[in-house]
Amino acid sequence: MGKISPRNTEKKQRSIGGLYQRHRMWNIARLAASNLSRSRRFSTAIPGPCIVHKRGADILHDPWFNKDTGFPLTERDRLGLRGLLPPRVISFEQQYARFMESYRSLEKNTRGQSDGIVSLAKWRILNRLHDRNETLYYRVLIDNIKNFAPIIYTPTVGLVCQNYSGLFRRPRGMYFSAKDKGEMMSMIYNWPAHQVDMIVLTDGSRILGLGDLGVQGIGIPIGKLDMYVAAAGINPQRILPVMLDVGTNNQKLLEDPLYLGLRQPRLEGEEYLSIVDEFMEAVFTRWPKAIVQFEDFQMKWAFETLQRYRKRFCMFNDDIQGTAGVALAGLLGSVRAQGRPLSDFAHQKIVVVGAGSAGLGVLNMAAQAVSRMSGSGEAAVKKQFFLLDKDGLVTKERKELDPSAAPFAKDPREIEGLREGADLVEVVKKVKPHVLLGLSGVGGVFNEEVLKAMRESDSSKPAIFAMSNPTMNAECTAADAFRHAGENIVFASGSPFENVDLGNGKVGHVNQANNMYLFPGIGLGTLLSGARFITDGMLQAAAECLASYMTDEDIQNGILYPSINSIRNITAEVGAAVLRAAVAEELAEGHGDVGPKELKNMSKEMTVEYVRSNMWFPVYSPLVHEK
Ligand SMILES: NC(=O)C1=CN([C@@H]2O[C@H](COP(=O)(O)OP(=O)(O)OC[C@H]3O[C@@H](n4cnc5c(N)ncnc54)[C@H](O)[C@@H]3O)[C@@H](O)[C@H]2O)C=CC1
Ligand SMILES: CC(=O)C(=O)O
Ligand SMILES: [Mg+2]
Repeated sequence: MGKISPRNTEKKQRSIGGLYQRHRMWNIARLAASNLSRSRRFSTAIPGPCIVHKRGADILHDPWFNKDTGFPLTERDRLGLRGLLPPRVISFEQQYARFMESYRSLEKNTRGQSDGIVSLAKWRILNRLHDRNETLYYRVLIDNIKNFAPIIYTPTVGLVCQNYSGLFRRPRGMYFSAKDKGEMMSMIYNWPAHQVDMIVLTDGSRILGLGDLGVQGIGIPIGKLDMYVAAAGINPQRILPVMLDVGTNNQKLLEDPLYLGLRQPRLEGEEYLSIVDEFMEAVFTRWPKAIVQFEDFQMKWAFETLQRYRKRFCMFNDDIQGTAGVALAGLLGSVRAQGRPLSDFAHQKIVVVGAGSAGLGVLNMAAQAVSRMSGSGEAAVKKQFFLLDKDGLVTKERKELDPSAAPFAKDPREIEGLREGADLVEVVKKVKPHVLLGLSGVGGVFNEEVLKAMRESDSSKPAIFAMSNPTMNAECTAADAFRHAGENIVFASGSPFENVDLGNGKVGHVNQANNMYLFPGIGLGTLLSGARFITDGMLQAAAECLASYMTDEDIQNGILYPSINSIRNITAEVGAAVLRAAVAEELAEGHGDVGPKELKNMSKEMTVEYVRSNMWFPVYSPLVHEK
């Protein structure tokens, strides 16, 4: 871990107003088509200049521009920095090595301490770098993504949110509260960047499986956007994490004197919606081409806001739509793992535990896929799906059946031997499902008895997906899954687990079924397409792209998803698939100087290269001061 990637003086520079040198990027895409080798294309490029409107100490205190001791002497003169730094100039590579050395020392010094303490210490050292020097921060993140994703993303981000008010040192992103009603249209102009491409928004009401964390949920948009920079190369000057603080129903937080959010119960009904409406209007007034990702909203608002905005604004709900695509890709992979043709998906019995935004999102997308494959109407294909929530099996006899779950509620006449509210063990024993998929947020709900019952599955390779986050909330651990359900399962979890040593020279492969494999590509592909909406077709293209990414050999070894180390590659492919779907649906209006006609004329390979060439990569650019 920790060797700086050989990726040279890259192609993309940062500056205030946008600065993706679009003509150049487009040329790069064309060069790609003419088979110029990757190394030749990039190795001789000199970073272009970056315009900065500040001077002196203001630059040192701005993490977008700060290079710490890395400012060359000529730049120190130009920018009024001479004397504000120790005289020796330290190269980017040396700074990188120094940071990694401190990180390794921290690992050594915290050995033996509890996981929580170690993870928070790691988060703090990364966060301090993030606050000081974003170029170096994103470079270490990109180069060490496998090690650092569990710190800046799930599971540690959950712990960070739980402790946010205590950990708070500096603000990051924007905070809109119920007290800002009527002010948002002007507040949005307080954000210092001229252009914003990607916004991740939460109201903190369902943070991972940790429940209502109020304003402390801001850690989630920050972590998601870090993944956008790392995986999709969205320029960090063009991202915006947002907290919509409409109060909290978490009594512990309301009573905590250090709690930093509004100390009032959550707004409900029209009052709530009027706040979200005002925010959306404000964002799209200032940045009409931005994309808003809704994240970790409690179910009722997740579905309601998706319906309300998806045809008005460029937005999507990651928990409903991103998760569904990732799960579907994994489910199709598990069909291939059994050596069956994909069309067999129409006959797989799937038990989904958790009837929330994520579980229902997965079922809806799976039903669409089966319907496409079998040519039957969606209603006819739902027979193979079994849905459970906290009260057990969901049937049409359920009192106060949620309308979003209703299409998947079983008719008691169709499920002989099972009853309304049947518990999970009963259901698994009776149904013998091919797939057991958890999105319940409840740790350990796939207990020994449930996992042992999966040994009787009708599948030759039963799939167990414990997708809830963070780690403590996973429906089971990887080790328990292989121990109790047998060695021939395929296993995936939402948060990372180590592969399992099966004790006979074999290894049980652990997949990470997390929406991180899709949302960066959905965002980047949509951005470059210039589409005003994100359609089901674009999301389906993203899922299909992920599903077809793995080779048969990988799949036979139980590997359903790519390694996180190749997240930029998979994101380029997914982004291209989304962009091409937007073109096919005639929604693509183009981005920058690349118009709809040029997008339409790109081959699949050119589109992938075009997407890749639009990924920002962290290098120090010469700073040029402009008043
Ligand atoms: N791996 C991934 O990419 C993703 C994972 N998730 C995880 O999924 C979980 C759920 O998220 P949402 O659906 O948005 O939450 P939600 O709160 O909308 O739904 C939770 C559902 O689980 C059910 N449930 C609660 N206790 C249960 C029990 N003992 N047995 C069966 N069902 C039970 C509830 O009745 C509810 O239907 C969270 O832990 C979240 O972190 C969510 C999105 C993406
Ligand atoms: C991964 C994710 O989006 C969640 O757990 O909510
Ligand atoms: Mg989420």
